Amino acid sequence: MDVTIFGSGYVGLVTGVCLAEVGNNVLCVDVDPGKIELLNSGGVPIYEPGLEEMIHRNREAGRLSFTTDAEAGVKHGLFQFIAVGTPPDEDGSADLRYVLAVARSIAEHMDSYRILVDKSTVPVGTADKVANQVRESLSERGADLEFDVVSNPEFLKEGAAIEDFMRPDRIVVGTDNPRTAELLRALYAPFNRSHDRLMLMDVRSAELTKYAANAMLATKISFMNELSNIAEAVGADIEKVRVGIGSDPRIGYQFIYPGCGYGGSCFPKDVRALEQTARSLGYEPQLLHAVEAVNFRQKAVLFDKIQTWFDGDLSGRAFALWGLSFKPNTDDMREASSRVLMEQLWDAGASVQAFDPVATEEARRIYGERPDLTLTTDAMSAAEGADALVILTEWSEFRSPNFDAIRSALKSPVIFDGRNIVDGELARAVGLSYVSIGRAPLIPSH
Ligand SMILES: NC(=O)c1ccc[n+]([C@@H]2O[C@H](COP(=O)([O-])OP(=O)(O)OC[C@H]3O[C@@H](n4cnc5c(N)ncnc54)[C@H](O)[C@@H]3O)[C@@H](O)[C@H]2O)c1
Ligand SMILES: O=c1ccn([C@@H]2O[C@H](COP(=O)(O)OP(=O)(O)O[C@H]3O[C@H](CO)[C@@H](O)[C@H](O)[C@H]3O)[C@@H](O)[C@H]2O)c(=O)[nH]1
Repeated sequence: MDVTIFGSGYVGLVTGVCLAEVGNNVLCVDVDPGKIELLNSGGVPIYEPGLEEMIHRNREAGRLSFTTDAEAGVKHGLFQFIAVGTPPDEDGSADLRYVLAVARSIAEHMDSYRILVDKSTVPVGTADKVANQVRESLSERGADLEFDVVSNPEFLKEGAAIEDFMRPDRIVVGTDNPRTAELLRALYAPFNRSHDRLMLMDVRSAELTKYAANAMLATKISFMNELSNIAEAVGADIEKVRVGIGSDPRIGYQFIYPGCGYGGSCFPKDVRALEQTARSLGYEPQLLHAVEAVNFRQKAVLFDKIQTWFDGDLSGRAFALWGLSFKPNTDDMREASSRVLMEQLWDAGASVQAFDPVATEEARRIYGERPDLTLTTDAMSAAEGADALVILTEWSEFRSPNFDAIRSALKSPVIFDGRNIVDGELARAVGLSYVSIGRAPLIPSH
């Protein structure tokens, strides 16, 4: 089938390449000429495991191409996927300008029936706005053409995006038109083999399902972070509590890891957008507001611990940071906890020596060259001469570090573990103090 994808970011690229992988003929359109140039020359603008090889393979096979030409995109596909950003507006609501710009482009260039498939995360009611936009632009050019707007939210996780798309838990399709539903079912058939995972529903329910999923996951994390602070206050160990509650299948082990807050391009913005939707309809979303507030506070927890440890005297000190991306296996630093901590440390007059397996280039792009930021090419170089080591991202390669080497590299022997991923007892055994989330610090006895 011929498919066009508007937006070549995390969602658009992954959707495009995965649809090409199963034999579709995919054209990806983006307004960013630099991105398209890079993709056309064999480069990939984001880090996502497996993506580069798959893009290469499908380009070679002639099933995947990239363009800035919106008209060519509209002419190409029966399916017109919208996978552009929906960043937060000033009040936290989703900014729909990119989505509506794509709708306008499609209406300006279409010459026969098209299915607009919305993959961007958008507030309830957006499909109606998209349809109105298309109708308006069609009538401006005096065209009377049939089209449908489908809500098909995406649930992939960065770092595991290809796997999530190829083997989805569910494929949510929101449409009231049975013919369109069947076309979507056919498009998704290769991803829907072992049992039927395609959930057909009305458009509004599909749109809300996406926000509900993210808000639920964010709630689990904020709940655990709230409990971690209570655990510390009462002298309990949050990791034991986590295992204790996770063993109840009604609660489950997933997404109950305490830490230094959730980041990324989705949870923070989607919780805020859902809050705004509720408020705009006169409903005060107390729980969602608390989820967001707890996360905001949690992102400052490491700084508070560091300040307490050094008696408020951080000026002139250097801190080693391991992990800059908001989660492992991605170079994405949007709303990353590392950014909050770095900025707090800089404000306090400290400097940062940071290492991340893939996000250092992204950090350089965001912060540029500055004297109080050194980006290193390996983890131990970041620790060299630092006053403390702070772990911010749960990258696997940070889980079993060489504690002796850390002990020798650091000026003062202390690790702050913002993800509770290293064995504090092993750290203590070599003379390192170990401060983590939701547990009492471990301090060497000698
Ligand atoms: N990143 C994720 O893990 C993820 C997962 C599920 C859903 N989502 C949602 O999917 C949407 C896209 O997210 P993303 O992370 O891929 O964004 P992104 O910022 O990585 O990519 C968006 C792309 O759209 C392009 N674009 C903007 N206007 C355009 C236009 N008129 N025509 C063509 N291209 C245009 C931009 O240049 C950019 O390359 C958002 O609504 C997001 O909430 C994201
Ligand atoms: O128990 C946990 C699990 C995650 N996190 C943090 O939560 C954030 C988000 O993690 P994750 O959900 O794995 O990453 P995303 O790529 O942002 O994926 C989320 O957001 C996407 C965009 O909407 C959705 O498609 C996915 O289903 C949803 O998991 C990261 O900072 C993690 O460190 C925790 O603190 N504790």
